[in-house]
Amino acid sequence: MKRLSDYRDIQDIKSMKFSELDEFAEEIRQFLIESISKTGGHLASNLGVVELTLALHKVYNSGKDKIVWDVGHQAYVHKILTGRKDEFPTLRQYRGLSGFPKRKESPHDVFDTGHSSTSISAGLGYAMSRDILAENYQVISVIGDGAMTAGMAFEALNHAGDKKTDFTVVLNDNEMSISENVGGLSRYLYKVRTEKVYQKVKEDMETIVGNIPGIGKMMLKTAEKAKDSVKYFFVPGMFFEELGFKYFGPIDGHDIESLAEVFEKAKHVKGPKLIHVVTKKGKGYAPAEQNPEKFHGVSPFDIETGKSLSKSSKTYSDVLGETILDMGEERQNIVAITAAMPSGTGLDKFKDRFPERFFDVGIAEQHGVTLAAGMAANGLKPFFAVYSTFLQRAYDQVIHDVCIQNLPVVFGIDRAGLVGNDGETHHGSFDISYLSHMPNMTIISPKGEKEFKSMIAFGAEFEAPLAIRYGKGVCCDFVDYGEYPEKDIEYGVSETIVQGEEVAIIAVGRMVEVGYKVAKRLELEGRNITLVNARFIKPVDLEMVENISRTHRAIVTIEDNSIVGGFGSMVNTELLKLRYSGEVVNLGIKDEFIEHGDNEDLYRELGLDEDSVYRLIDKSFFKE
Ligand SMILES: Cc1ncc(C[n+]2csc(CCOP(=O)(O)OP(=O)(O)O)c2C)c(N)n1
Ligand SMILES: CC(=O)[C@@H](O)[C@H](O)COP(=O)(O)O
Ligand SMILES: [Mg+2]
Repeated sequence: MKRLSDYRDIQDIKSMKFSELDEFAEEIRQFLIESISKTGGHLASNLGVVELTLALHKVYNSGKDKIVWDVGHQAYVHKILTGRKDEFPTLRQYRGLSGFPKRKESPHDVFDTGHSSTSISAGLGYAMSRDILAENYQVISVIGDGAMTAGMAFEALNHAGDKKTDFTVVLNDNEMSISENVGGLSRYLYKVRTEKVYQKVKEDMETIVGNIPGIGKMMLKTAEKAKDSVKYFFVPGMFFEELGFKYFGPIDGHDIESLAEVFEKAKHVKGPKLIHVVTKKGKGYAPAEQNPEKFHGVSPFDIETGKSLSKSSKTYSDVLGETILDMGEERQNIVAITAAMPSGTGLDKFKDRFPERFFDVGIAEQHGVTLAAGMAANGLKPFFAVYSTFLQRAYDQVIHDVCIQNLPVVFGIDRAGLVGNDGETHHGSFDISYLSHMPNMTIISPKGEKEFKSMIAFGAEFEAPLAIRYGKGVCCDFVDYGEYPEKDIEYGVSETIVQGEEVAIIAVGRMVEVGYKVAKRLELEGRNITLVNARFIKPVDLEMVENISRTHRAIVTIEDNSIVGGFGSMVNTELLKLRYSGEVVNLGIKDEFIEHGDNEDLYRELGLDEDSVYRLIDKSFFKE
């Protein structure tokens, strides 16, 4: 038996016996638990796919064959097996190993991911191009039951089933998305898994009917017909077969030998194949098996107890959840929508209190937006809480279904700005850019808890599309203004926090805190500075911009959005119209994809931390 410490490469897996692989799986599991308990990361999904990943590498030749992971949060075992085990102490850290597949990290990572439900399209792309180029290899897309709820996965299944290209989809069914999986497909998969029960019901029906004295025989004929129709509906995988796939399963996803046998068999069947594998999320670590949602993505934790080692503080998502819950009590027309992120967005409390007014649509951001639009058109007040990065999926629906009809949907744009360890696929760097050019859309952003609550209340009354953007993590309790008490939210009006007359900082959302600290530091040095909290990103407060342009010799905008098409460029447009002749600096996320790491490091690298902003303003505008 090979120890994980002696493991060299995937050839070792090919030479191991199945009994050895079973023991090897346990070693990998221990390694995952120990390593992720220190770095944090996506634990439960990876514990669930240890045997599946070993079986894939036993049968297929990664390097030549293409294994395409969906979302990619479950590719840690694949990374361990393909030469990256020693880098796990750096997982998801700045300049360290990514938490998702990256082509630039290894030739075994054939497609970059992070967002869900792309694997069937990408895999089919590989398979069809292989055929065109007359190449010869297997393509295997591994997709979870949660990821399978997205429209994109269905679009790809529909196409693949029609093309008849040689291609394998492995459906990893653990009955979980991040939370419990939802929807008709999820119910269908449940039926398929429990198919034996239905078989038994059919047999029982036959016996019971046959034994009814007098009419038993007559009814048996009718029952035969009924039995056939029952059989038709419950043939496992019929849905996939009808789409054009050869269905295999359901297979115990923790039995390496059975998995390998089916993969081997499937290799010799031509055309599209779907292998339905049943696994347990969190397998082998009791706290994760008991609470797979909590262990989907974790910060460092104590292995013994499963308890997180991080201090828990109130987040922006918590504030959204609490505030909507309170408003839901008073207003019957408020409904809350999430696309598979009930706990991440803080809507889980609303779900428990008002299940009839809460909708988890699955990983279906596009549908979520248009569902909200339909509800708004009929008089309800939908709050769709969605991560900035995932709303990118529904760009057209926001324009076509919400903005053109000027419908009063409130978007809670969570995880706006950098999100840290998930990296480039997940940073919320673009929402101001992609929402601000939509006519009828208003965009606001709070600097802290009190203002956030006022903005949510403002949203409940607002009669047009509204996006409230806020960041990941601890909600700033920005209360200490001294002589500048916080005013109520008024449409299109900013908030001046520090009034000066030489250099003005206009900051957006959580960057107001940075601006405030910088302004206070400069004030202490006798510098004359103004700090404005934009509050309204769109529309820009024109009166404020005009006043500042008349009285200040320099203007600095700060935002945690891409510098391209962001708040700064909207201010610039106004300053151009005003023929402003002072100096203007726009600070924001540079026009690049930002890698993973701690947010503190990333913001420092981008020059968006307090020290960098202070140095820049001091050096550019005050040092003679
Ligand atoms: C477009 C998009 N929306 C939401 C997410 C957040 N997300 C990441 S993993 C996940 C659940 C995936 O469930 P499944 O595919 O079954 O994998 P499992 O975690 O069960 O292994 C969700 C909702 C995402 N990555 N991409
Ligand atoms: C893989 C994925 O998309 C999610 O699991 C994401 O990592 C969650 O992010 P938060 O931890 O910010 O909720
Ligand atoms: Mg799942």
